[in-house]
Formats: sequence, structure tokens, C-alpha cells
Amino acid sequence: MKWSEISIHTTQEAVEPVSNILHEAGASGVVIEDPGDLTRAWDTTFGEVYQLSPDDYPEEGIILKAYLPVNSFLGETVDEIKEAINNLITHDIDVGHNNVSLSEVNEEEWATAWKKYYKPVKVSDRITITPTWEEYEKVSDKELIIELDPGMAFGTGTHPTTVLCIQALEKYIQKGDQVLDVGTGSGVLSIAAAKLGAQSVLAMDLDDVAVQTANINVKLNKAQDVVSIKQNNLLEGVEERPDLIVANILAEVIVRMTDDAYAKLNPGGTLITSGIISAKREMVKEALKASGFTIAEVIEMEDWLAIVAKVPKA
Ligand SMILES: C[S@@+](CC[C@H](N)C(=O)[O-])C[C@H]1O[C@@H](n2cnc3c(N)ncnc32)[C@H](O)[C@@H]1O
Repeated sequence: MKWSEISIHTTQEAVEPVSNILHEAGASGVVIEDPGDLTRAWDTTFGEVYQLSPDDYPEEGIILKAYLPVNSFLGETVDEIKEAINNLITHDIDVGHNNVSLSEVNEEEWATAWKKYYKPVKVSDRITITPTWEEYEKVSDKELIIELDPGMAFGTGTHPTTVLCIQALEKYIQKGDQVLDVGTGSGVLSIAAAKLGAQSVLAMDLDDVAVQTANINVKLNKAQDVVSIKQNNLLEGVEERPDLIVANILAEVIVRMTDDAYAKLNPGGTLITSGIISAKREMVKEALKASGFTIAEVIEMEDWLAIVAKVPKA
């Protein structure tokens, strides 16, 4: 089969919604070329765990690449993608250059093209994320490995928003906690929560491709006894009483769920939110406070934030 590579030059802020648009259009293997990956202070104490070539990255902004099968609908699909991206502007999302280009690749190139961007990465004190096709040897008994096949859903697990959530999970999760993961994507945060000692985790996503991918990754990491997965819109209809909720979604979506999160969390419970671009810090903080939360901490990586908020103890 012939494949067409669609390449979109956009911004950090638009990475997640544009990835969603590409997935919805039937693309597989979305690649995120983020020049920040080249300079980010990944922990390389244990040797070369991260080897990337600057030639593969733009000088500024982000390039998203995805692969679409070449068939008679290709033209319409590309037009729909362009229109959906233009609609983001009406939602106050900065799409930057918004250059869209297409090129043809053959089957063999396609199968390996996107894999060169994914290498094992130590993302927190204890957690290293490694793509399924890389050999990786644990360097200490304490190290926890998450194997991911990022093929279809958001994330290699190394996007700053995901990393911030993992670092916060490592700090705030208590052994035996009940956890909800809202917008699970590849399932990475649920797997991290399970490995860090959660007793049960409910992973939810609106997108059925994410639900399928999370299912595969949870099994790959032998976490299926702890993590269950369902398709769900935010916290709608959820009856669990969690000790901790983690939600890595856009700021605009988080502010819609803070009341529900506060009502569901146990006293003393923790909400970890990310997907928040720096400019939207106050908007999310105000929504959290208006729902009754106190802000425990704001952590930052590049232009992104995670906000940790607490429900008062009873
Ligand atoms: C930025 S990704 C985060 C994925 C993963 N948790 C991580 O940290 O890498 C956000 C995810 O939220 C999902 N999502 C967006 N809106 C949602 C909603 N209303 N309810 C549930 N999931 C939603 C998207 O499908 C996407 O998989």
C-alpha cells in the first residue's frame, strides 16, 4: 500500500488538538517533532538513553507528521483536516504557521519512519519509558519500566505534560490509593499509577482509539489486574470515590471538570491537572479555587504546567 505523509507546522499549544484531528481522520503513528526534545534536561546519568538528530527537528514551533493511506478519498481527508485545524482558531488556540504539506512514502519507509523519534527516556526518579521495540536493561532495582507502543493514541509518554503528571504521581500517590485517569490516551499515566502502588485505577477516554491503545499497553505492562479502562466523557456517571485524579487534557477542558472532581474526591484527595499552557495558569487556578480546592503546587516544563490541587481533610 502507498502512504502519504502529512506534515503540519504548528505550535506546542495545538499539538494535542491537531493530533486528535489527525487520529479522527484515520491517520496512524502521529510523530511529534519538538525541538525542545533536543535540549530538554533528560536524565542521562545512566548513559545514552536519548539519542536524537537535530536534522529531524524544526528550528521553532512543532511539526506533526502522520501517515494516511493513498486512496481516492485522500484529497477530501486532507481538506477536512485543514478545515478542522482552522476551526481551532475560533476556540482561541494558536495554530502558528499552520503550514500543511503532503508527500508520498513507500510501505517500508512508513513502517520505520516514525520509530526513530522514540527512545527509552528516564522521565522521573523512578520511571523510565521505553518503546516496545527497544531493548532496555534496568539499571537499578528501584527503577520502574513502562513499555509503550505509542502507535495510535496521544503520546510516547515523553511530552512535557505527561512527564509533569508522572513526576507529580510519583510524589503524591500513596500505596493503596484509588485513582482515576481522565483522558488516558496511551494509558501511560494509569500504568505509572499502578506501578507506583495504586490499588485500583480507572482509565477513561472519549476516543475509542485511545481506549483500544490503552488496553494493549496496560496488558503489555501486566497492569490489567489494577487498571480498568472505559470510554467516558470526563467524569460523567463515574461512581468511584477516588483518592487521586489525574487529568492531562487542555486547560479549557479541565475547567469544565473541577466541580465534579472536587465532589468525587475523598477528603484529603489530590487532583493533578496538566495540558495547561503557561498563559492559561490563572484561568485554571481560579477554576480550581472556585470549586473548593487549595493549590498545593504548580510545576513547569518548557511552556507547560501541571497544577496539583487538594481537597481539605475532613
Ligand atoms: C493530552 S492527551 C493525554 C494522554 C495521556 N494521559 C498522557 O498524559 O500522555 C489527552 C487525552 O484526553 C482525551 N480527551 C479529550 N477530551 C476528553 C473528554 N471530554 N473526556 C475524556 N477524554 C478526553 C483525548 O482523547 C486524549 O487521549
